[in-house]
Amino acid sequence: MSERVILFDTTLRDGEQALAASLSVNEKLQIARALERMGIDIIEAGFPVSSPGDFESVRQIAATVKESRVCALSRAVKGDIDAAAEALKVADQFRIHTFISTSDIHVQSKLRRDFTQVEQMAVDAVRYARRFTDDVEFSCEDAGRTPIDNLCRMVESAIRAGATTVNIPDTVGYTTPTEFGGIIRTLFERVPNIDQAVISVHCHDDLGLSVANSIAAVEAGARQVEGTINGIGERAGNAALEEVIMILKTRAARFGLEVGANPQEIHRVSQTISRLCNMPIQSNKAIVGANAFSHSSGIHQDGVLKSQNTYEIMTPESIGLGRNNLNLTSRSGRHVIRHRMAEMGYTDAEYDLDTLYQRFLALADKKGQVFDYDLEALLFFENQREEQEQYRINQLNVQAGSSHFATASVEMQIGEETVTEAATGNGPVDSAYKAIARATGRQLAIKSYHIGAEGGGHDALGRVDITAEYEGRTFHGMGLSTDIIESSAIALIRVYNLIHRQQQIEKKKQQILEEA
Ligand SMILES: CC(=O)SCCNC(=O)CCNC(=O)[C@H](O)C(C)(C)COP(=O)(O)OP(=O)(O)OC[C@H]1O[C@@H](n2cnc3c(N)ncnc32)[C@H](O)[C@@H]1OP(=O)(O)O
Ligand SMILES: CC(C)C(=O)C(=O)O
Repeated sequence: MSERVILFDTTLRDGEQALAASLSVNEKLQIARALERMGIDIIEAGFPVSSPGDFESVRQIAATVKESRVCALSRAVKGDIDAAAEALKVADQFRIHTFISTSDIHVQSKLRRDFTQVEQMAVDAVRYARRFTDDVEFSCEDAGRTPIDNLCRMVESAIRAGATTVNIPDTVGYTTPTEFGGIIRTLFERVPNIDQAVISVHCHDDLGLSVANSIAAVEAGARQVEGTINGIGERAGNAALEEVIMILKTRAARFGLEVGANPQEIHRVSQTISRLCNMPIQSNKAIVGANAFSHSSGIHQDGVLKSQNTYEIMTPESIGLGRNNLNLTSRSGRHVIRHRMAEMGYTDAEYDLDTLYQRFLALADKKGQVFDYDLEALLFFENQREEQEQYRINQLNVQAGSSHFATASVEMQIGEETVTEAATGNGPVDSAYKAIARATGRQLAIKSYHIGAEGGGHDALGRVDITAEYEGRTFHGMGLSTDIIESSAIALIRVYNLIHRQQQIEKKKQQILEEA
């Protein structure tokens, strides 16, 4: 039996730290389910003490996810650990992850303590976390810049206190692969109790070396790699887990290490996260970029036609990019939709065939042929729907032309009430947004507005991403439709619903505090 590398995904914690707008509970659940389905071992779901929304999403993920172990982050502070344990306790088994900085610069300038005090805080935190679970991870923040004697001392103390995983982060992406691999090797040589814990790594990409450093660490004996899908994360991001997975799979003969994740889920998970996080993927990104499997120049194309492996070290199918030869139109029936969804890797339990089929027909009537990415977009939207949406648009009509102000009229459902409003604006989107703002009675500050396309050609779906600010918080909304005015309205309504949900969560927390 070969050894195994544990995959620890922190898209919902470190990844989310990089987003302009935080994800809603429902969005985080969608991501957690996708990661679970992919076979990720540990999902870091959030930092519960940081906000009621984060607490609630960790709680719901811990209650939902069964196949992956759910983990939550805490400083080396009792209150943080209490919040993490409280949010996670609905799960049968869970991990508490506690951390503190170990580098001189962090210890002195940020924590304003000396190393011995910090070591004691780490030991106390690990011991305290062990009261709630026997799966405790401890991270030496800024390990990459920590004097090696102090790092060895901290790792030994954390293990003695009960840490079952010790994580060595290159928090600011400072090290090079030879250096970072050397740090891990030294720990194995010098820390006497090191075999009592799994050694993990968590690398940032400030110098573009996060994946290379993670792999160097694995070569030196690390057996857990932390990262995020698409490499999103604080500043330049984290190690892209899809790259780590494909390196260990494609070069299996070199490493001889097992990884549990199913690579055929990579494309889908990557797309879901890019959409929900409003983080487009650069086209030349390894593994998941749009060009990662396309061949442009004649000599390469000739080579691939003669034998695919002349220029492909892995196939698009290996990451779940399928090939489709069945045209889907409004004459297609439920069987072919189900067949196509199964080919794309969706099980029957993941969607309601009748609902999807009705939405498919409406789209096929508008655009003729429906492609895989359209089906994925329809399903994505179905999953986005909150159980009870406070705001819905019943009808939206917009008139615009080059010589007039644009005029929009809207009929909205707001809770039980039906509200009709109209407004003029300097363009169709502006007038629609003004009419919606009047109907809701709530003015938002739109901070960014981007139009793009899902798929290719003139009949691609128009995608609108907006970020909007309300009472000091930023929210992200996305809309997809054949009509970009409708996409714009859907994105805005999503934001209104997120604000409503956020207010409900705050209210619930207030009630709990008052009752306590
Ligand atoms: C490397 C990483 O990615 S670490 C994770 C980063 N993630 C986040 O910061 C999540 C979002 N953060 C938050 O919600 C808030 O910062 C909170 C709730 C965690 C703390 O908020 P506040 O209590 O207002 O403190 P604030 O963030 O301003 O300052 C951090 C404090 O924690 C201390 N601290 C920082 N890290 C640690 C740690 N690991 N253990 C103990 N104390 C720590 C700092 O020294 C500072 O303490 P001080 O007030 O005595 O100077
Ligand atoms: C909390 C730790 C693991 C972290 O995010 C970092 O050091 O980058």
